[in-house]
Amino acid sequence: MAQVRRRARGAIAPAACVQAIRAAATLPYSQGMRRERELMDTLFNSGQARAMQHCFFSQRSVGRWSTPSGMRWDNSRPRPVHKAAVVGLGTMGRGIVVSFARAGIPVLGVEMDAKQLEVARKTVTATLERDAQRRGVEPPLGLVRFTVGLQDLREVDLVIEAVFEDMALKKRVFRELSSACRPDTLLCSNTSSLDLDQLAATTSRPELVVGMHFFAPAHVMKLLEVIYGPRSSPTAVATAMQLGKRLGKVSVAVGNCPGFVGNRMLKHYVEQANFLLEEGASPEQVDQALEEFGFPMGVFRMSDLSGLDVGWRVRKESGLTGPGVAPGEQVRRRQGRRRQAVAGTCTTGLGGREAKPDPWLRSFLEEYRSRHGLRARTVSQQEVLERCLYALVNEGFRILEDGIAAGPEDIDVIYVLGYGWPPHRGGPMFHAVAVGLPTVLERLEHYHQAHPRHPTAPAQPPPAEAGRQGQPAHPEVEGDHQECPQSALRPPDHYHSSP
Ligand SMILES: CCCCCCCCCCCCC[C@H](O)CC(=O)SCCNC(=O)CCNC(=O)[C@H](O)C(C)(C)COP(=O)(O)OP(=O)(O)OC[C@H]1O[C@@H](n2cnc3c(N)ncnc32)[C@H](O)[C@@H]1OP(=O)(O)O
Ligand SMILES: NC(=O)c1ccc[n+]([C@@H]2O[C@H](COP(=O)([O-])OP(=O)(O)OC[C@H]3O[C@@H](n4cnc5c(N)ncnc54)[C@H](O)[C@@H]3O)[C@@H](O)[C@H]2O)c1
Repeated sequence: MAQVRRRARGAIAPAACVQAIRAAATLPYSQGMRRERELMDTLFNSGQARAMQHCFFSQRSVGRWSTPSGMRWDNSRPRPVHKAAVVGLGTMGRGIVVSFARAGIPVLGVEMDAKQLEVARKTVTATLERDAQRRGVEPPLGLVRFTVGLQDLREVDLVIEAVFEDMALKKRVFRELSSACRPDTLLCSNTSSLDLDQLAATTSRPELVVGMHFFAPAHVMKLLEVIYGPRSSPTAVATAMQLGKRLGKVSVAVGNCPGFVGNRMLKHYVEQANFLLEEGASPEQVDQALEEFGFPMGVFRMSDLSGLDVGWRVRKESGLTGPGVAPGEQVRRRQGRRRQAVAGTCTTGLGGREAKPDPWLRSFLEEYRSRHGLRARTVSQQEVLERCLYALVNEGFRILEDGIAAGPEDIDVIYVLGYGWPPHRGGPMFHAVAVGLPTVLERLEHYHQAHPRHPTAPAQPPPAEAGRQGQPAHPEVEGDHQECPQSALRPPDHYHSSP
């Protein structure tokens, strides 16, 4: 039971299953049945059941996508994708190649660095073999080809670019793709945060450029954010949405702004976690609070595995690095500790798959605090959760106000399937409603007073009818998400408020 509870991370159903089986095995038949019924009643009437139903229906509702400009799932026709290419075979590119091969789609993996290509070939092959063995099928190795350079791209219907997060590099790659590919080839980017419209502008077919944002590890995580720019055509959006489904993902269409939906919210979550380090918390304490809430890994373990350099590149491209910015920047500089491939490493001193406290980081933080005149104080688990999660939720409301996500369900699907938000808590927007919006508002205001860098709270009373664009809050689950507060703040600048 202890093992089940640990793995369930706060979900009550797995423990109830064990209790029911125990009752069946140890009690007379009728008593065992009665016990099972009682447990089922408890589960059916729990908030967790409502949260899971919300996840279920939300995942279905995001397939009926629409955009503020009128593109919709039922008026846009996807194109077939017979063959694809992935450019850049690092952490993400390899996982994307695996996803294509597993879905039975021939894929060409393209690198500029021959050594990286060899590492990618080995990793992709090993992953496909392991996966096929588990499923008792032949590994689809014949569907994957690898090459250095862009010379073989005329045969592909769609390309996904996954090179470093660097706008100048990505623009160059898109320019090259534009001449290397057929004029009708869709050009997609796996960028975490960059402006799709700028990439589209470097090509001969801006209408065929969309974001296809996969989540790490790309062959495991079920989410695909499909980002439409102001010039993306309905065909391009529909093709990316449908392709996501073929790859076994749930696709969510979102607008173009820095960080889109997921990372735009994540920025505030990461930022609070870093401020908590400055104020006296340790990375393992922050992670533990988030893991007890139900995340498979806390923010620092997740950043270690995704690659601290990726987070740093994202922040650098957004102008979020340099003096006066929380200690992530200096942490990154620690020699030999820049990404998961180096030592399985970093902020929490991950040794292999186990997270261990890192003595270097502890003394770094002490020195950092004393250099900046910061006195360490005790930070409670409640404060970690409220500051990290409500800052994230708050940005979710701004995103809704901006029309970047079609509705709160879209945000919840993104967080549950892309970032491991515990499904029994429904997603951030569902959770805020479950906690009570007045409570969330009060806590945001409290932390804003105490720590002026905490984002200002949403303040306006929510419109009762809020739901996805042009649809009521999903009708299958009564009472869900009838309420969404609007931010009193001016939303931060974003690329296009009405793409
Ligand atoms: C203005 C805008 C600015 C924006 C600023 C934002 C700043 C932050 C920027 C972040 C960087 C960009 C992020 C990116 O764009 C979006 C993301 O992808 S965020 C990452 C989301 N992913 C997760 O949160 C995954 C969390 N992990 C899990 O849910 C589980 O681990 C799992 C993947 C479901 C697997 O669980 P299990 O089956 O129990 O197995 P393990 O836990 O042992 O892991 C298996 C295997 O997967 C590897 N792995 C796990 N997580 C990651 C990860 N995040 N990245 C890479 N790899 C990961 C793990 O190492 C294991 O590998 P193996 O040992 O088998 O080789
Ligand atoms: N790591 C993550 O968690 C994550 C998640 C989602 C999205 N992303 C985004 O995906 C992209 C790639 O990230 P990553 O973590 O896989 O990076 P990475 O550093 O692991 O890999 C990038 C790869 O691109 C290759 N490359 C660079 N220039 C190239 C070129 N001109 N042609 C071909 N290959 C080239 C490099 O050799 C390297 O192998 C970035 O835009 C990143 O923001 C990353």
